[in-house]
Amino acid sequence: SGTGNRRHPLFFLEPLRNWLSGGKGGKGGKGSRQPRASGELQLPTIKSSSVVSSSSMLRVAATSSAAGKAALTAAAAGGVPPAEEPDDVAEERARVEGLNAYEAHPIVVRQLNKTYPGLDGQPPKLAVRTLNLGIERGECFGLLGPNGAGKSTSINMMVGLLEPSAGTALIGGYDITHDMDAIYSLMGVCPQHDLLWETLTGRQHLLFYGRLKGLTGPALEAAVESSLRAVNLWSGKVGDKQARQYSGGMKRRLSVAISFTGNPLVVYLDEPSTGLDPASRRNLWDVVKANKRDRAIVLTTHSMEEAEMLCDRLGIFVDGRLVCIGNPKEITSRYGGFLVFTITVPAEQEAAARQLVAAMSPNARLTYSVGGTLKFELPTAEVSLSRVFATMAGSRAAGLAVLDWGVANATLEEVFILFARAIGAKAGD
Ligand SMILES: Nc1ncnc2c1ncn2[C@@H]1O[C@H](COP(=O)(O)OP(=O)(O)OP(=O)(O)O)[C@@H](O)[C@H]1O
Repeated sequence: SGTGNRRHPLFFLEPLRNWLSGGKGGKGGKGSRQPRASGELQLPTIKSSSVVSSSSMLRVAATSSAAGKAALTAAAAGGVPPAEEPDDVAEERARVEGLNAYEAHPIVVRQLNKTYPGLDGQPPKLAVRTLNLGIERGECFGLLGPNGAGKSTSINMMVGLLEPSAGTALIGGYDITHDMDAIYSLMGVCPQHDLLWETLTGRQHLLFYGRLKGLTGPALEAAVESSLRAVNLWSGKVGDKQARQYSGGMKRRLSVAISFTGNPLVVYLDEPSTGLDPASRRNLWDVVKANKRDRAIVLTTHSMEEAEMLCDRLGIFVDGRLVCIGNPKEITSRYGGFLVFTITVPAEQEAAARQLVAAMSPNARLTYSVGGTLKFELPTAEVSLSRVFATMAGSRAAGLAVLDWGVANATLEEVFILFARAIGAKAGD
């Protein structure tokens, strides 16, 4: 590399990038796992490649022929050598391999893969690659990832809307590849887009789904009343109005109530709070928290605030693979090895401000620059908070007219963007 001994501050992401390059036969030829030539990581912008609504309620066949299916399965099983996995992902795989206590782990995902057939001469799309995951009772697991990362495909396999190309998942001990009928009665789903009948009331929806779950008589009435109360659709007899009269927030709350009807062992919540105002979101979060006990919840979200608020553990998905897994605080402290530093100066002093930051932190990375406002990531390995304060105290003497500045620890959102930006370019094939 032409960069000498200097390591890029985000050097820890390089093995992940190589790992992602490895499974797909990219520029280096089929199956190539060659590391990138440069020691400096290029940080590409994230690509949004999802073109398919994750709310699709159609079961999509893996392929139309047995031979095609075998080819897709083989492609999917092309897999990843465990040695190249990130440590936390490898630990989860090892944990899942040894799991047989399905009572305690309602969701056990083993080597799950999904490859979509290529359309119009395009190569097959490896949407989920070798996912291993064990989710405990009482745990809410968050699937995070940029658009097109494979979150909905993973959930759609678990709820029986899609057939896996390889691997399987055990839900309450039942196998998704041949026991879906048993699994349907154990699960509740809140899809990304509300699937409600406009002419039915909230109460009628809950009665309908309660009966599907086997509830009858007083038990059914009691379950419906407690659901309506839990999601604030009880007072003012709102639950007796037709769904077409509901606001977006009320519809979303009804969808979440439906997913918890009948006390299911597992619940899937696909972006539950999308489109809600802040008060409705908080109310919905309270509902989810109050219903966590005794069941496993899988939640997808693009809101880091929601992930931190609700999830006991998170998995960040990029290009069909888990690239990190852990609880939100752990992930932030493990990967957030940088301070976020912002400074605003008159536009003509931008160059001087950059020099000041470079002197304070030679590996600082500029992430934003508009009209005199600059934002940097400063690796904590080379700069402390006290150094930042000392530098800024001397900035006037250095001739800078600083209009504003600030420094903060990295947040989960910044760590997420870091992963998506550094690795996400591989997703855009
Ligand atoms: N039926 C399909 N046929 C071919 N490719 C598909 C199909 N469904 C999804 N894909 C592709 O598989 C990849 C994963 O898509 P998926 O919808 O699972 O991502 P996601 O993480 O849920 O995205 P979003 O956050 O936008 O919902 C994407 O590249 C998508 O374009």
